[in-house]
Amino acid sequence: FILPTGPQPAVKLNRQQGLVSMGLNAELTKTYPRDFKNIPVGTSYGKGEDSTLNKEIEQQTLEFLEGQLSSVLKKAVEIKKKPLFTTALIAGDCVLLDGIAKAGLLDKIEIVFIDTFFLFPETLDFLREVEEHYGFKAKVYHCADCPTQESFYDKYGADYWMEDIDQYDFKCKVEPLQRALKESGTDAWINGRRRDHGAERASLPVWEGDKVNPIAFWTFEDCWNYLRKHNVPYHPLHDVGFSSLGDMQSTAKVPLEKWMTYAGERSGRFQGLTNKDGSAKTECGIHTK
Ligand SMILES: Nc1ncnc2c1ncn2[C@@H]1O[C@H](COP(=O)(O)OS(=O)(=O)O)[C@@H](OP(=O)(O)O)[C@H]1O
Repeated sequence: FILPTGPQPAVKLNRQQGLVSMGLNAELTKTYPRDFKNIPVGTSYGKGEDSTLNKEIEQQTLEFLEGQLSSVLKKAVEIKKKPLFTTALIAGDCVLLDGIAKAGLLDKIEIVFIDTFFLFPETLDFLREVEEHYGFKAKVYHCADCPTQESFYDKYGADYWMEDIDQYDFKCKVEPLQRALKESGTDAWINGRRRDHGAERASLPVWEGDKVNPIAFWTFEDCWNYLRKHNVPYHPLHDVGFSSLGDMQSTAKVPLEKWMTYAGERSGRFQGLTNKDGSAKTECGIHTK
């Protein structure tokens, strides 16, 4: 595993000017001047000719995947009645959002975001940032009987998730998402699940009934190669060591050398949480219930 040193060829990123001119939020950029140098690279390119050839292969792979992403998204819009994209704003979701924008489909795919009331504040800032950058407005859902985080804390307590993780997941994630899907009447739930997330997702197809997983076959490294190549805005907390992001209380940083390993991306998620049968939690149920 190699940490990139020096400027990355595909990215001419002028940290301040470059990011602001991308349309990113200038204030957030001052606090989090995102820099792809903080993101690990998983490939051992080798030296000399090997290195050149391996980088060529990597570019070809990415070009193929990009083309496939665009055609899957276009196909979804063509053959489905109500495509809907849920975004948790993590790296794969940034690929999808950029792909949707590049395919000119932002006005044809509804974008949904769930505020669990336990997200990192940076996640909410980042939502506003990408909305401004791409020019869309996400439909935000949250716990049905609490209009604000404050009212949730008053009613259930800030430690509710510790007391009953299943009820917490249901109230704050599963039910709001089910409501979003029901209200929209979607027949094509576009999301960023991938095979290399591991566990339940290892054999994921792209077309899965009323779910569409356009980047199912991408690796985490493919996602970062895409984000680098197109200088795509990504969640500011990736730069400080979080490979994936969910709720504050259950998301931990992941050592850089683990990011690109199989299932490594999500290894910092659901930290310390177990299912009722005692097994380690790998899903909140948003996709499995
Ligand atoms: N906050 C929020 N808002 C909108 N949509 C969300 C949210 N959290 C999860 N998801 C959607 O659920 C997909 C699975 O994510 P996770 O398994 O990581 O969810 S969870 O962490 O278990 O809650 C996830 O897949 P990705 O697209 O890969 O992020 C999303 O489609």
